Amino acid sequence: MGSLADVLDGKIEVPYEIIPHFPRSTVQGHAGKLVFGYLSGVPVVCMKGRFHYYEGYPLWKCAMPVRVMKLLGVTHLVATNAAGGLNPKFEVGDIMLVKDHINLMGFAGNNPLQGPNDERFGPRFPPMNEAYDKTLIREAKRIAKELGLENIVHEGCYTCLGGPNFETVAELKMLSMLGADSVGMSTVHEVITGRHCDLTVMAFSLITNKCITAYDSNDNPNHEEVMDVGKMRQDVLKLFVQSIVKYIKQTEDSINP
Ligand SMILES: O=P(O)(O)O[C@@H]1C[C@H](O)[C@@H](CO)O1
Ligand code: HPA
Repeated sequence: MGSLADVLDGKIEVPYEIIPHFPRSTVQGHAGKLVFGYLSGVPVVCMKGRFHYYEGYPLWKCAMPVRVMKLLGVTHLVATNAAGGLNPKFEVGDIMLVKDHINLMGFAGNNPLQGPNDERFGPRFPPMNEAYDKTLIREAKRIAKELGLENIVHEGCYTCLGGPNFETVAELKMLSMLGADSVGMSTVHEVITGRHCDLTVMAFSLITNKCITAYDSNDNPNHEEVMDVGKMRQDVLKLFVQSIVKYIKQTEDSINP
């Protein structure tokens, strides 16, 4: 049992508090450590706890760990999130491979790349139409099939709101019309920052609850349910990520033997 970070070989845990200028995790269930180690022989770094706009950090600071990873030599970013399922076909516990996102906070002029551009990381105006690596999406679907997960793995568009409140019915109806399939409060700022510095990116949502789009529903989304579903699916997610990381390593080795 345990999260992916807990099962790394040769694990070294670095609490966020001892990393200069690093933000601190404030969310229940987010431990606040960078964990270095090997996953099936592949060197990786995991974040045990991520940063969200609703914690009070500006978006650039929320995404700062991605730049730290780039400087450490990381080449691929696999971002995972808990999200509400807006697509009615999605069930709680399903996985949605992110094929695109809607940067709603960006629409309002809030972007992690705002301010002077640091050319050492990337260009002023990075493209975002191919943010999510198509080969990784294709291979993740193949892996899902191999693992017998094809019925629970879908593809769709993620959108991130600032939070911390969950959405109103009217907001969800609007997001559905805009083409969003899952709704959360993270990932987009990390993906934008990762693509800016040329990381290869894939992301997926664990659907932890169904978005409530009917006024006559008596259900309420809540963080406890989000964490419970995360724990319930922990083993499947670990296996899925492990297989994806193995695939990435094999292709990298075949390109640079
Ligand atoms: O995976 P993330 O951190 O996006 O998790 C979602 C958004 C909020 O942090 C939390 C709400 O329950 O879950
Ligand atoms: N909305 C926003 N963020 C979320 C949700 C949701 O329904 N579930 C988990 N994170």
